[in-house]
Amino acid sequence: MKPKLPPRIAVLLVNLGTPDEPTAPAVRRYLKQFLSDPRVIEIPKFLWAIILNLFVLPSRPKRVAKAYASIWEGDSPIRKILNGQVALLEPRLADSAAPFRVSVHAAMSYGNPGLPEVMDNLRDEGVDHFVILPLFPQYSATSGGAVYDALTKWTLTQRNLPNYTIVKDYFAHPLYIQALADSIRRFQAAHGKPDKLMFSFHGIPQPYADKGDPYPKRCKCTAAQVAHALGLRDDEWIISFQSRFGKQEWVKPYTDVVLEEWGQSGVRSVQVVSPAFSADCLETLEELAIENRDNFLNAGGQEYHYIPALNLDEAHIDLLEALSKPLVKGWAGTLDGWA
Ligand SMILES: C=CC1=C(C)c2cc3[nH]c(cc4nc(cc5[nH]c(cc1n2)c(C)c5CCC(=O)O)C(CCC(=O)O)=C4C)c(C)c3C=C
Ligand SMILES: [Fe+2]
Ligand SMILES: [Fe+2]
Repeated sequence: MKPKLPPRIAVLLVNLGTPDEPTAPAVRRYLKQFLSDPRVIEIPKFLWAIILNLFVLPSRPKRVAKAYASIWEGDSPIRKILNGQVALLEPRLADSAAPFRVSVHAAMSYGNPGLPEVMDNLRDEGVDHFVILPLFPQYSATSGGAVYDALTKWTLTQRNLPNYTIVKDYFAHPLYIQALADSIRRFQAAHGKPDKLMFSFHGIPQPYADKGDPYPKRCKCTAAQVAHALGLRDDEWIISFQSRFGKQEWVKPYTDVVLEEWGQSGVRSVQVVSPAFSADCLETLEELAIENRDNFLNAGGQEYHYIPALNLDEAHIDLLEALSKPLVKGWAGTLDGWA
């Protein structure tokens, strides 16, 4: 006997997560979940629980909540943009697997909407085939790896498992490189060319890279390909890493240090693009567009611009479509005998 309705296929766009509100208690809840993930913090569990609960969570949320409040737009930008990406991608996929219905959904590794809850709801609605697309262009165990973990933890709670496939990353996908190069070209058509173009990526601790996390190499590959597409000379661009957390060494060079050195050494104008972020968020709108701008100008720089993330750019949605549609069609192919 066949089920009454055609099976449904769901695509999940997954980003990191964000607090529910720009308040200290909400930021504390979010940071507690995020920073308790052993993929993110590799300090022995017991020791880290003491540091987290005695030193980090009592003070950091107050300061970080203020930073969130300065960029909040009725919701956190990263969640707002993720919802927009979902709304733009869904019509691109809706008819790609007829007679099977395809829907697109937002999910977060930490905070809301949480990945396990989204999976639960879609299973209740009868979805048995998933395409999971983490929006981390350069895989790191600390970002994309955490999405695999969240799924695996969720599967442990289930008896009747669905079909699913995950896109690991897309750091050198031609549509990604082209979307970044075009967005930089468009920005420079409006604002002119700077002395230096900085590709500032979210960092990871250096020991994680030493143990084999491929993220820094993937960042270098993305930046080099975009610089090549733009026809830049080697002295016109640089790659750097931002968003340090804690006292250990992170991958270098550090964005804030380079900007300060540039300001002091006579570099007049800088544009910063941050390709690791598929949506603008605290780390771009506050750390890059405000904090690091001040660093550069206070050190003697004259002109500083942050180039927005790909967000809802049409070329970005083209990329998300190219990454997900073949997999949706693939699942539909396995259902051929259904109709
Ligand atoms: C050891 C700590 C951290 C690692 C490793 C890390 C990796 C990592 N993070 C992102 C993307 C984002 N991170 C964001 C915020 C953020 N990141 C950390 C720490 C680590 N990240 C913290 C503590 C925070 C919260 C803010 C703060 O307290 O300073 C965000 C922004 C979320 C938002 O709400 O806007 C993103 C996005 C990647 C891609 C990555 C590894 C490559
Ligand atoms: Fe982070
Ligand atoms: Fe930051």
